[in-house]
Amino acid sequence: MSAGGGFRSGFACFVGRPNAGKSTLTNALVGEKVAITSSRPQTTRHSVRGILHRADGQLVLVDTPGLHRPRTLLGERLNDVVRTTWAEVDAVALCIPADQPVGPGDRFIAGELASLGRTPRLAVVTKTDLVPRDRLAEQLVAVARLGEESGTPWDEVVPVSAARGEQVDLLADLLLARMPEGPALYPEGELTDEPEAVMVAELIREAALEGVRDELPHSLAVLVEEMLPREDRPEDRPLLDVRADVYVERPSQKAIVIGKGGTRLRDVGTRARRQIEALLGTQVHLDLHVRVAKDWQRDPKQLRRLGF
Ligand SMILES: Nc1nc2c(ncn2[C@@H]2O[C@H](COP(=O)(O)OP(=O)(O)OP(=O)(O)O)[C@@H](O)[C@H]2O)c(=O)[nH]1
Repeated sequence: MSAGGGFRSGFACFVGRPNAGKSTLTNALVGEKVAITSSRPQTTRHSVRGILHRADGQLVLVDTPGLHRPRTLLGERLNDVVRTTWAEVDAVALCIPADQPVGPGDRFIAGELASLGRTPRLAVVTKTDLVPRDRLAEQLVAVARLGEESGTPWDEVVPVSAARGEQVDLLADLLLARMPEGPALYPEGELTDEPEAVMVAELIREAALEGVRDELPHSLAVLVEEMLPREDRPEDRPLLDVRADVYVERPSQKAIVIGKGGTRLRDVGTRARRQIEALLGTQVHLDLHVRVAKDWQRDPKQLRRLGF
């Protein structure tokens, strides 16, 4: 795909409303679960990167949190992270689900993207498996129009289904073609440069949010305090001790996370442990504590401690 046949490498990021399918698409491109997916919005708080290695180039994918109207210090920080990421990448792709009308959220992001200058901008219509062909055609027209209305037409409009793996390779080709010529940025085999502790914390957070129907997402954070191999274990059966704190804002939320008689927290621990074991390929002993960090969303010191 690269003009002149040279190796290309660079950074691309997916943006879009919560639940647009960014994490799933990152996984489909990279071929392994590195970003955290969930049917609940705004689970991707950290810039989780997946790296696509090919014979003709290397694409480093940055998965950003959703951009939204800031109401708290946390919201502002998240938006700053998004903008900083945009300024540093070689291409940005706005993801819009095929089964949702183009809305004010998409217009807001498209408008912000129009101010990026020369950074290539693509639009990806995701989840194409969810709609019939005629609706998909209408959505492609609406998305193209969104680009024109924002002042800068898209460089490409690409329909994909990450769930079915349809058009995922084409998207990789189109992104890679826009990367600058240059050597690989990361050694082969490296899928993500997120510290393991952050990924482990995300898995615990995902498990803790599962099935909680109220407004917990923005009030819940996880901090991994310790990850240590257990001593005195046979070499072929290592065990990793993981100690983590689940932070909530209020005692009432603590009660929700723990559940009656602690049953819910036990389930969360079991689910998270299985995921961590799958991620790290080792047996894990998970020690979870729920703590109330009052108004942590507004306290810069707490935010830093939690990785923001
Ligand atoms: N049918 C179908 N569902 C998809 C596809 N891609 C993503 N989904 C589903 O859409 C939901 C949201 O996907 P995510 O990848 O977590 O979305 P996201 O944009 O990363 O969401 P945030 O982390 O909240 O920003 C999940 O339930 C996915 O399983 C797809 O190609 N087809």
